[in-house]
Amino acid sequence: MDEIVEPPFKEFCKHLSGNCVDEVESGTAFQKFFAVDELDLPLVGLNLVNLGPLESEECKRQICDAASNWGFLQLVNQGISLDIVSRLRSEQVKLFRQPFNKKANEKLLNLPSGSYRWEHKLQALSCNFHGLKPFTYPLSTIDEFAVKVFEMGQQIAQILAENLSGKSTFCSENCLPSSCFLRMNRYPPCLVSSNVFGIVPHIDSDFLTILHQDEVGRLQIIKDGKWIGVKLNPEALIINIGNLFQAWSNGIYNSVEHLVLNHQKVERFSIAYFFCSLADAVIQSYREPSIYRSFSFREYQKQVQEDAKSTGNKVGLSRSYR
Ligand SMILES: O=C(O)CCC(=O)C(=O)O
Ligand SMILES: [Fe+2]
Repeated sequence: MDEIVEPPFKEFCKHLSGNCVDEVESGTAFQKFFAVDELDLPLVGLNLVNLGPLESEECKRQICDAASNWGFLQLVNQGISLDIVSRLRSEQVKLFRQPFNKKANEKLLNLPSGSYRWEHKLQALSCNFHGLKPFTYPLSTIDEFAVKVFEMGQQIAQILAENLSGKSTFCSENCLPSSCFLRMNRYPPCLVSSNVFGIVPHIDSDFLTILHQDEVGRLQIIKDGKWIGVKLNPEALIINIGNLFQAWSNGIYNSVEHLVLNHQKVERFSIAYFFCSLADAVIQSYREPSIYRSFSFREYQKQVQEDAKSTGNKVGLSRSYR
């Protein structure tokens, strides 16, 4: 890869070729992460909710079943045109492909040293959940996309919440455009191996994540205790349940571990929208007795960061929240 474009990644690759890759290629430590099977996520057409009552009920049932049994689903006909997604994607590609030094010198990269994470927050947040200072870069399609994706997140959250508790105002009162954020990812090719994590196994800490991945794919999730590859559907948006919804639903909806493997030859792009509650919203199971103790999203984020520092992983809800 062009040295000018990727200096921090190049450093990281050096380390990989000396250490982890040997282990990866020896097929032992990491073997379990490399899925052999590819499956389609449950596919739902969201337009069905606007048809007759039977279609609408069936559509909602499919969404709720997928949230319980998979923690993941894919939505088509969701009211976000492929045109908006592809316009945002081309802006993303253009922005990320600028030479590294230009991005760094123009202070587009607002990063702790050694980090290659470059995050775009839509709104100035009162709380910086990821310990990185948010910065904004004006992409003309972002607001258009964000308005639509937020509405869709709210609609899905409503369907999932009402399935459990009847009318619920929790998400409409506590998940606002200003508490959500968008992250655009670029996974550069990793020349040394195709068995390298682009993003390590993790569980999202939000209510819902709405993801669009490009045609490179390589997203994997845990299904029935096994890693499986997610079959590509470029027309679909992928939805997954985060820890907050798992806690709110008292474990009925599942937040599921997932990862991305880098490609050895081609770069990969994705756009992820994190549908979150306000930092001080108290996440409490919709019913008693609850499996998890109640907590604020702020408190939870702090715990996630501490766990990540001390264990190298996001420990999720399992340890101190029961
Ligand atoms: O890039 C992807 O496809 C997945 C990203 C992801 O899982 C995340 O940002 O939490
Ligand atoms: Fe994720």
